[in-house]
Amino acid sequence: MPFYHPVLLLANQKDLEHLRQVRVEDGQTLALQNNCHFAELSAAEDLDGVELTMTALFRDVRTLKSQRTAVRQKKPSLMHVTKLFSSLIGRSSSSSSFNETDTEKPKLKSSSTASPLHTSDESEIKVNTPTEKEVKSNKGIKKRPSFSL
Ligand SMILES: Nc1nc2c(ncn2[C@@H]2O[C@H](COP(=O)(O)OP(=O)(O)OP(=O)(O)O)[C@@H](O)[C@H]2O)c(=O)[nH]1
Repeated sequence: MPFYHPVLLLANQKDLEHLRQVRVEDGQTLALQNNCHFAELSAAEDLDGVELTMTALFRDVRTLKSQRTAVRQKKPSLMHVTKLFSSLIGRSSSSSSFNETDTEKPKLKSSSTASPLHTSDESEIKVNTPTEKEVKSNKGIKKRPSFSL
């Protein structure tokens, strides 16, 4: 998945309006074309503006970073849940419709350190496993949670 990196097109010396060579609209258009933020400020006369603009950019970076971390953490758990559901309905995990690449595969712990959910020992899985009859009649299976990648 290509990641978006926040970029700021920042024009300085806004106080020197009489010497302006680039129109505001041209700066905005350029920023739009390059999918980046745009701001004009005066480092000489508006220190608060500099701080606000930089803070907004850093906030954007931090938000994107936490979103990426969330995506990375979500993939392994999605795999675990998929395996769990596959074992509940008696399908082998190899029949999963997820397109796994090597880089997307979660790093499973060794069996000695694995948490209960990661083991193949069903007695340790803390879920209500439906009986075969319930599976056939579709009872006892809770609504499948929805995921967004
Ligand atoms: N009026 C005005 N002058 C500014 C502003 N920002 C910087 N300057 C002046 O512009 C000149 C260039 O500033 P620099 O910070 O050296 O700019 P620079 O692009 O980093 O220049 P180099 O270090 O030579 O690459 C200096 O004389 C600054 O005082 C501003 O917002 N308004």
